[in-house]
Amino acid sequence: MAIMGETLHSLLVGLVCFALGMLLLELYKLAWRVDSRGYKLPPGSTGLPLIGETISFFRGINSTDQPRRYIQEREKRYGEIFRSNLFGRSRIVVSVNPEFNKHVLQHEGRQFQANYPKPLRNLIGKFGLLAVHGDLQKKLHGTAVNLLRFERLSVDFMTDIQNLLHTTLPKWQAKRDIHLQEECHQLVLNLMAKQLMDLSPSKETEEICEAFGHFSEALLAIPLRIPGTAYARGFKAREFLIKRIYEGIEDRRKHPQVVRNDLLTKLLKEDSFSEELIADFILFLLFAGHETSSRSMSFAIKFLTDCPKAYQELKAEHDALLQRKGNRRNGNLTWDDYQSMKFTQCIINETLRLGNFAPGAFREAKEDVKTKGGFVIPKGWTVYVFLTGTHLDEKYHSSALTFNPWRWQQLLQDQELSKNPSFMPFGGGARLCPGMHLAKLELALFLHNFVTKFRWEALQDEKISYFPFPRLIKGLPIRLHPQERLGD
Ligand code: HEM
Repeated sequence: MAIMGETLHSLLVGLVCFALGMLLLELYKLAWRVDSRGYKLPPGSTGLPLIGETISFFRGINSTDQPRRYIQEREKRYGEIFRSNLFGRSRIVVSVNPEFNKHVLQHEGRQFQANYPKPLRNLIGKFGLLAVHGDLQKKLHGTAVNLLRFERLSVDFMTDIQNLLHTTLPKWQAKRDIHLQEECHQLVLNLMAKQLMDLSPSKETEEICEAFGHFSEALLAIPLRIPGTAYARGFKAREFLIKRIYEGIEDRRKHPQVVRNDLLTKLLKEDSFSEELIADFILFLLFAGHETSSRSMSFAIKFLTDCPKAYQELKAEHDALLQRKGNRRNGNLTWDDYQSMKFTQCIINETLRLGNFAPGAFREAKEDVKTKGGFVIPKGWTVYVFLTGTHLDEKYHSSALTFNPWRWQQLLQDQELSKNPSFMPFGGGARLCPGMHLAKLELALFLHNFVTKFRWEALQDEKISYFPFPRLIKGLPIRLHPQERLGD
């Protein structure tokens, strides 16, 4: 009898626990579905408690054949703007709707403001541009735009990029077999280090490049600052990089007579900027202008490897340019030469569409925002403007996973591109990337030098992964052969 009583008791306790669990789950779902203020929230699903749909999201973009799977499944059920539970945020709305994305980005500082995950903000520092708002953001954004203005691009950057390419590419040729992704990483870092801190390629810039590898890896690592974790390594890298910048500041203060044409020197003349702000600002520019551009270079070569027709047309454009320049292969191109590269612009756009290193933007609603269908995104909720989700969408780009640079020809001719919200690789509004013209210039000059100096063969099969950011899984191992000289 006693045993039966105990069994009955355990059964009852089990049933009560089960009922309580179900009740809590229902309450959680209810609280999630209807905001406490009774708003009609955009439709969506919670996924699992706490981790929500993060795993499905990453599993989706990790699929090389169907990187849009996660979006497609939800879009079918809920539409292009849907609620989710991602990246540890249970109050998040994902948007792949081009018009709404444009609206969100254009209302920065009013209806919305940038709100990147805390681990990222900790790494870029409190004055990293994506972490600041209001007047300070406007001022720093203006400083970045000024640094990268047309007069500097068409003279200083144009010369520096080409000088760097003329000294770096022969080194690649001497090695013959290279991992292009890694080499481009160092190439772009050398350029940014020169422009920002007047550093020439050296052991020091190699160390800085290596530290950036750890820094970038930490951005998506589990934010545990325990020795040995990727996140802790990222912080060590940050400390190392900030120290290098402070040394640069000290050097300039001690030797004011040395003439330098770099951004660090210019920033030190601004009385209103503290050294802490300058250091974070320089670090952010190095970060923002580095991995983004270098990835697009190796992606462009990957796409050209797989599309011989595009390669032939690109090469013809650059051979013709070279011929017009009297076949001087290490001669410098001018701004007009750059602007004449029409097909190159198509290659650049298509590369940015398929392999953009900046997949999306995080924003927080500063007020309740109404969307189509009478839904409301309440104040304080996050909106993830998923740019890659739109760039790979069949509705806006036919055969979206196919590299087809010709799709841009008409749009570029009609100058319709800037009006097209389904293609915004550089974001928009008050945070529109100040480096966009530099990135395109770097890529064009790189392509000119690469296709006129080399033929190449892929050494292994290569695939793109969109997880955690777009990358070439094996780093694009290739063998270089010198290109026959024109007329040889
Ligand atoms: C292919 C190359 C690049 C891509 C795809 C890219 C993309 C982007 C995007 C999408 C944003 C907007 C982020 C947001 O709204 O939250 C952004 C912001 C920014 N980018 Fe770029 N970028 C590239 C290259 C560069 C370069 C070369 C630089 C400078 C050296 C640069 C500097 C910045 C800065 C400073 C911001 C922050 C602007 C602000 O918050 O006010 N980027 N970039």
